[in-house]
Amino acid sequence: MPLTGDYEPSPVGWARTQAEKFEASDGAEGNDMQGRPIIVLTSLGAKSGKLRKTPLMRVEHEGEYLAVGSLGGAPKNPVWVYNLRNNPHVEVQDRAERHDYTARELSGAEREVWWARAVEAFPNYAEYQTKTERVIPLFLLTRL
Ligand SMILES: C[C@H](OP(=O)(O)OC[C@@H](O)[C@@H](O)[C@@H](O)Cn1c2nc(=O)[nH]c(=O)c-2cc2ccc(O)cc21)C(=O)N[C@@H](CCC(=O)N[C@@H](CCC(=O)O)C(=O)O)C(=O)O
Repeated sequence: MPLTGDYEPSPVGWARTQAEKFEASDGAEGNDMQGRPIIVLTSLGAKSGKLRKTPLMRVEHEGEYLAVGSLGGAPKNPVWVYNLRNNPHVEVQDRAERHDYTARELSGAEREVWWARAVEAFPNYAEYQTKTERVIPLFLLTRL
């Protein structure tokens, strides 16, 4: 059952443009960051109830995806992290495929396995973690 609500574009222009281009072209355009593939995550605003669309690096393994709250190593989590903590029902678009997933925040050994997959998919993540005291939140997205 897809998420319903009014779409609220991101105030960050480049991310908004990439999400909208990716969605409008069924993933044919705007589908990479530094040559690495992206996905677009749709989440429900924890306060606004609006639909938020967030491009993220594509970290996928056997049909599951990882949402990495890196925000370039900024001191604070990206806001979408709080959306997922509030409502784990999300949508993921990967190229032309769009499905419903449930998000589960990872910890411990499971988190370490997925962190290694994330760094393999996008090596910048390792550098981002060295730039911040916060532990970058990881959410495993499993198909509903
Ligand atoms: C700018 C802010 O966005 P954010 O949710 O903090 O997310 C910041 C970034 O993570 C986001 O721009 C990502 O798309 C950036 N980004 C990546 N960000 C990452 O964290 N990880 C990635 O792997 C990543 C890859 C990536 C690839 C391409 C690209 O174009 C961008 C990429 C935003 O949208 N703020 C809104 C509010 C958003 C929101 O969800 N509000 C909630 C409130 C939630 C609450 O406060 O509880 C609501 O609507 O209720 C606003 O200020 O009005």
